[in-house]
Amino acid sequence: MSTSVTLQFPASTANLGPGFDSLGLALNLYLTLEITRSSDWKIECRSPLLSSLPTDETNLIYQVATLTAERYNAVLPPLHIVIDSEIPLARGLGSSAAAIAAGIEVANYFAQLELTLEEKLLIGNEIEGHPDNIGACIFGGLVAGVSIGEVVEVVQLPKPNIDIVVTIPPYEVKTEVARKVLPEQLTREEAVLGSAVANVLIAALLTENYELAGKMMEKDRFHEPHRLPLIPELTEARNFGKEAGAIATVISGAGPTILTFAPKGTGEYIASLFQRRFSHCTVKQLQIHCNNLEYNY
Ligand SMILES: Nc1ncnc2c1ncn2[C@@H]1O[C@H](COP(=O)(O)OP(=O)(O)OP(=O)(O)O)[C@@H](O)[C@H]1O
Ligand SMILES: N[C@@H](CCO)C(=O)O
Repeated sequence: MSTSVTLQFPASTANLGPGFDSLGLALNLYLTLEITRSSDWKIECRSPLLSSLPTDETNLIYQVATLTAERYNAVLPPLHIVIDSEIPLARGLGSSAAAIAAGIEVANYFAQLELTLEEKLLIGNEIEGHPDNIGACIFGGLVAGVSIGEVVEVVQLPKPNIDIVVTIPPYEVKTEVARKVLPEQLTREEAVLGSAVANVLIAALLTENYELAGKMMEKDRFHEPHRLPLIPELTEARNFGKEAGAIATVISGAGPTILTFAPKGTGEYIASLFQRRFSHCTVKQLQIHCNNLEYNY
């Protein structure tokens, strides 16, 4: 084990429309940590995207790292951590899941825990509360996950052969706030429809029927209809995407980022159209991040 290490953690999008708290897809924006053993704890944030983050013991990465070490009765030495990130905070691109995965990995490395991917997932799911973003961040690619009591299952699905465009509004939507607008209960009819739509979405992705997948992506019943008022750009972006030839346009995670699936080879063109139309937003074409967090130290 070296006294310093650089670790990276991917962004992720969750839900894909349907698949609330269950589907996640890892993306190629990264949280990067440069970590060195030190005489005292010191946390620094390098990216302007992180300017609002605390650098004391309330920092999420620090909290998760100490909690993970404590869980295994291990000692975490004082560290100097420099945090850099391309993942904007509270935008629905899994910044908190990346930070949680980072905290777990810091403990894994410096307290020599030798955690498996499944053990990292269990801890991450406990903290995040659902396995979609954290599952994608730890396993990479497209995942379907479920958390039942103490058990968490995550299955990695084949990488969809599509292009991905994200439209990131300039405002934050905290996940906590976006979950409060969701109804406590759904009628049986709504729940059955929501589950059926998610099942057909997965089947369509597995059979590479992206036209059908796109139809299902825009038919969620569990969260999208309730979160529409939080994201004023969404309805227009969905119609605009359709006219531009996109497969589907949905909320990324808890929002406000808008996720567009585009036919392979058209992402750059569709991103340029979205950037022109939604000029107050940051539009990026992203790739699927496929590696898992299995480090060989
Ligand atoms: N690199 C980081 N270091 C420390 N804390 C972080 C980091 N990134 C995110 N956080 C914490 O997570 C919060 C954002 O979490 P939130 O769940 O609201 O949004 P998100 O994870 O970006 O979006 P979503 O869960 O919808 O994908 C930040 O306000 C901050 O408290
Ligand atoms: N599935 C979560 C993702 C954000 O953490 C939600 O939509 O609230």
